[in-house]
Amino acid sequence: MRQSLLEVADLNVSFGEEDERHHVVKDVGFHIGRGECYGLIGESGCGKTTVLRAIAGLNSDYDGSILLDAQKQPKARRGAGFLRRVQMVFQDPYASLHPRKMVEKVLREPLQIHGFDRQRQRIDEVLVQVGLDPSFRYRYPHELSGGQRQRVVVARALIMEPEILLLDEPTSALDVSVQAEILNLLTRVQRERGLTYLLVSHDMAVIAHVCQRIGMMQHGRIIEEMTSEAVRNGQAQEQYTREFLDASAAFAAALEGDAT
Ligand SMILES: Nc1ncnc2c1ncn2[C@@H]1O[C@H](COP(=O)(O)OP(=O)(O)OP(=O)(O)O)[C@@H](O)[C@H]1O
Repeated sequence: MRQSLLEVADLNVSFGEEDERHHVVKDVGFHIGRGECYGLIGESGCGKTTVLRAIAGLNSDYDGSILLDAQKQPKARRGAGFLRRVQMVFQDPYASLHPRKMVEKVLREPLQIHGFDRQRQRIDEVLVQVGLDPSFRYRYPHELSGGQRQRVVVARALIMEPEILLLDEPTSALDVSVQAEILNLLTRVQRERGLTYLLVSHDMAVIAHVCQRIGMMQHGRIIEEMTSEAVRNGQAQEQYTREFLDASAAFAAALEGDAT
């Protein structure tokens, strides 16, 4: 087996104090090879975002191990190294862009902080890569559509030349018609750059579109790992997973029915 680029082992996360303590992530473990796309799926509240936040270093109050290239990461992610290698894309492009920052500034700031050269050229290149004309650098977030904003958010992550993107429901705040555009952008960029993805979603169609392997979460645990092919063929082992897949298919069919 090829060596994992990202490995999570025995991850446990709890919130609250004493009697109010709530064990949200329970013994979660998985590994992702370089260039692979791994999806975590489960219903709202099952702990998906909490897993991503622990990996990203946004919550250092966890037990367990997070390894990058077999190196265990300190809980407080010190130094710029980790941030350059692992970038996160959040669910809501409206919330994740500062309303008074022009696209130019959004993209230039990380370059300045990390001392990149050729800054103007890098901004032009990344805008083109996410399907925006370089003139978009002079726009403010309110001058962009939801899909264009999410493209800028993806550009901000890519401009750091990371190896891994942590994607938290990257399309769920977007209109259905725009969701496919952003998913196609993510799969294209993944191929072009050889990126590794960890994608979190409650939507099996989104996960199966992007990911090769999928972890099904329920109540804070990964109860089953599947390939996307097994998902497409309805080959889940666990009853819960089968019900989840059936519900996703029924929901997709209902949406298609609404659209006609
Ligand atoms: N900072 C926090 N303090 C207290 N409880 C939290 C905190 N963050 C998350 N939780 C709780 O942990 C549980 C899991 O939340 P999480 O956001 O990880 O779920 P999720 O599967 O990503 O759901 P969703 O898709 O709705 O975001 C929920 O019950 C949530 O209320």
